[in-house]
Amino acid sequence: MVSAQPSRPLPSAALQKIAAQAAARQKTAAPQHRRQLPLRVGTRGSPLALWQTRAFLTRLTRFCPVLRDMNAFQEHLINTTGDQVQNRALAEIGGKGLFAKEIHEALLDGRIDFAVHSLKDLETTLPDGLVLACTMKREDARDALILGPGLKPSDDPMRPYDALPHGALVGCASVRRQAQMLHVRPDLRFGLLRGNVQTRLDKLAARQCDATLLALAGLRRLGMEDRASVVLDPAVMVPSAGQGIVGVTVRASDIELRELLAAIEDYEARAVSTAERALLAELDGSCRTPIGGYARLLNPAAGPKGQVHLTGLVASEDGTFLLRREITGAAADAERIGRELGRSLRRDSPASIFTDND
Ligand SMILES: NCc1[nH]cc(CCC(=O)O)c1CC(=O)O
Repeated sequence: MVSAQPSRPLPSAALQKIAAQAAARQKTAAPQHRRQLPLRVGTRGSPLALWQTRAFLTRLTRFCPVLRDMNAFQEHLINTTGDQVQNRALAEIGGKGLFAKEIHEALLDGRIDFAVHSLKDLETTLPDGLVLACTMKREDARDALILGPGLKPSDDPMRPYDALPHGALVGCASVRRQAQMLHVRPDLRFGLLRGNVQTRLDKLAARQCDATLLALAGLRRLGMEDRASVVLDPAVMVPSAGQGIVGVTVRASDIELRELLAAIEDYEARAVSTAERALLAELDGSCRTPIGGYARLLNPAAGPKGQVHLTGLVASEDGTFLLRREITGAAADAERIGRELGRSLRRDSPASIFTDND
């Protein structure tokens, strides 16, 4: 967990500059054109988004306690299109980007200085003028199966869906999760179950469906990990690109803040998310395409000299087609590795999967 990171001094000239300016500003009544404090951080207002934002700010202030002492940050809660649409499949109205559009606009307009996102909800190509400045240490990337009242987990972790009776209704809005489940259990039925994590769990408890799937990362961050009936092995359910990683965006022109954020980023999260997002960028033909991407470093201590292993998956929504491939290469080449696997998956999948047919 992020907050468990040991603190060490930050070797960033940028941070020292911000701190020095802030200290000077406290002394002089009328600061000149200095960078304004507080730094304004944009976030969605869901409990998970707020948790992630605070974890990020905690990490930042561990490097420079003076920022905490001077209340250097101000949260700006931003209501996004994705938050407003509760009853339609997200993919139908534009998929990724819906959780970030208003946040990007606030950054570009200068209403906020940086923004904290769940990386899996962030589109692979950011608007001009914005950059992904920091990726935080990954929380568990796996998905969790949550069974409704009365259902018992299966004994075989590689056959988790055995827990579900024939024709069971799974509340799930993710085409990636749906396709992978239908591939092994075509009898299952799927219904929309949107809303934040707590809302979905409440609906499950109220027997509106028999089971649901959620990212373990979200459950853990909200202190609800015990609600996971089964944690799905990535061999059973390939996670979504970026799942479990928090990313921070800033204006490309804000060199000072970019330098500060780069100094606290997690190399491993950067490398694996680069591979996963490159795979996704290569495949993203239609937002209704079930796509999975999951990378890990084979020898994290070796940093850029190590190797990255990437699993990619493409499927049809109904699960009748499913293709899964793996690739290993230099961690320093994560982008190229991701692109290469993406191209290979695309080449050997039916073209109809990548075209919007509505
Ligand atoms: N699409 C919603 C979303 N975005 C990020 C997370 C979980 C946290 C993460 O993956 O970092 C979730 C909920 C879920 O899929 O269960």
